[in-house]
Amino acid sequence: MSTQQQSPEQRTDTPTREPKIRLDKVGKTYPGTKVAAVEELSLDIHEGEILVLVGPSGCGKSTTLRLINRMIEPSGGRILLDGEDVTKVNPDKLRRRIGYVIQQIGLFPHQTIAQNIETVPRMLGWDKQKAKARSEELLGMVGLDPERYRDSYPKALSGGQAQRVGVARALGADPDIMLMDEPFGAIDPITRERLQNEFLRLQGELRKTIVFVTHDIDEAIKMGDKIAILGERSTIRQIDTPERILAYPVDDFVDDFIGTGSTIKGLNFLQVSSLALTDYPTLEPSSTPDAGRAALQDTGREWLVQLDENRAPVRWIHADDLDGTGDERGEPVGELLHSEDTLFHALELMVQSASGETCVVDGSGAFVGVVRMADLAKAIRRAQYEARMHYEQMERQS
Ligand SMILES: Nc1ncnc2c1ncn2[C@@H]1O[C@H](COP(=O)(O)OP(=O)(O)OP(=O)(O)O)[C@@H](O)[C@H]1O
Repeated sequence: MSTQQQSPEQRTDTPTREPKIRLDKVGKTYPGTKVAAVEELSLDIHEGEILVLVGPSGCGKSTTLRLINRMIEPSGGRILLDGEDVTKVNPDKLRRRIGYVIQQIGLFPHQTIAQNIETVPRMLGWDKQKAKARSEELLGMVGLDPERYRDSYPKALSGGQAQRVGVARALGADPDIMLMDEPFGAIDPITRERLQNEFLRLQGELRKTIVFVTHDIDEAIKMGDKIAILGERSTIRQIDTPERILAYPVDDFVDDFIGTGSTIKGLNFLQVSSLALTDYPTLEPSSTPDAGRAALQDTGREWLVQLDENRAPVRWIHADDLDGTGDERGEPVGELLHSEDTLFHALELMVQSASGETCVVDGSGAFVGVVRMADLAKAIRRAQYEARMHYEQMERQS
């Protein structure tokens, strides 16, 4: 199934409010080349959302991003910000409204960290005091102690710290739009994950409208409210929430791009609270093995959960071990699940558990049920069914 003939609104279920950014048949053919780098791309990005552009190398992601702030002039089409056509406005003025972060962030080497961050505010005519106060605030926001770093020079920073300064600099004049081109691409995996998490936390407060380029599908899944999977010449192969793309890749291109394990990655978007937990046999502290056997018979299961006096689960007991005592009887239940945990976390615990299942507890730590592999399979099938229905409905409407 192809979504390419549909308008951006039809491609997603975003309500029809005015987009923050609209690309309307925007194209770019570089001088001296015959093939377009970006061909008639139409795309809406709504206020406060992170849209991730992801696709194979050379498909036109960076070109698309730079068309938005007109670092690259489009060969055709229109770009609208808040409904206003900015295709003809002064590009310098436009760029001051839009923060821009790139991989090798290009801090000015002969300026201090504070001066780097104050660049755009000063260009906008902020007075010294106000710009300084802003750079202090931003250093704190991105997790760098102003006392220690404000007067340092970029060469004194680690890659991760420099990238934080890059984000702070892009936020300098508090732009409502941020363009980020592989911002965490050149960083080691551990620092990268930390920066991603910090950035998502910051975005939780700031709610900027962000277009984020990566070639890494896992980064796209983590960072995106929506993901646009691009093919050659920036043609949209699928644009949707990460969970729906994982549940229902629309064609082989998308399926290949998201790669193996997509079903399991989809478990990150489902919570334990979405499952209907079934009855599970338990053994109270005072129960006899006979009571345990009866409970097992009632439910047709092999394992039961031993509870303590507070009804907290403590051990898995197998039917064959009911007569044992202490450590001879069963195995510790291990880490417990809460309703807000993801099914991905449930799966991780399940594969480590003696019974292959995981106990769920309420806020007070009391047993409420067990998640089984069949529950995960059912949840996945339901997500896939709902995503398929969504696309079938869009197809009917178009
Ligand atoms: N200045 C330029 N002049 C001519 N062609 C260019 C120029 N910049 C990019 N291209 C071409 O445009 C196409 C898209 O390039 P772009 O850098 O936008 O892709 P990308 O998806 O961001 O790639 P990557 O993931 O490798 O960074 C490529 O074929 C590239 O060779």
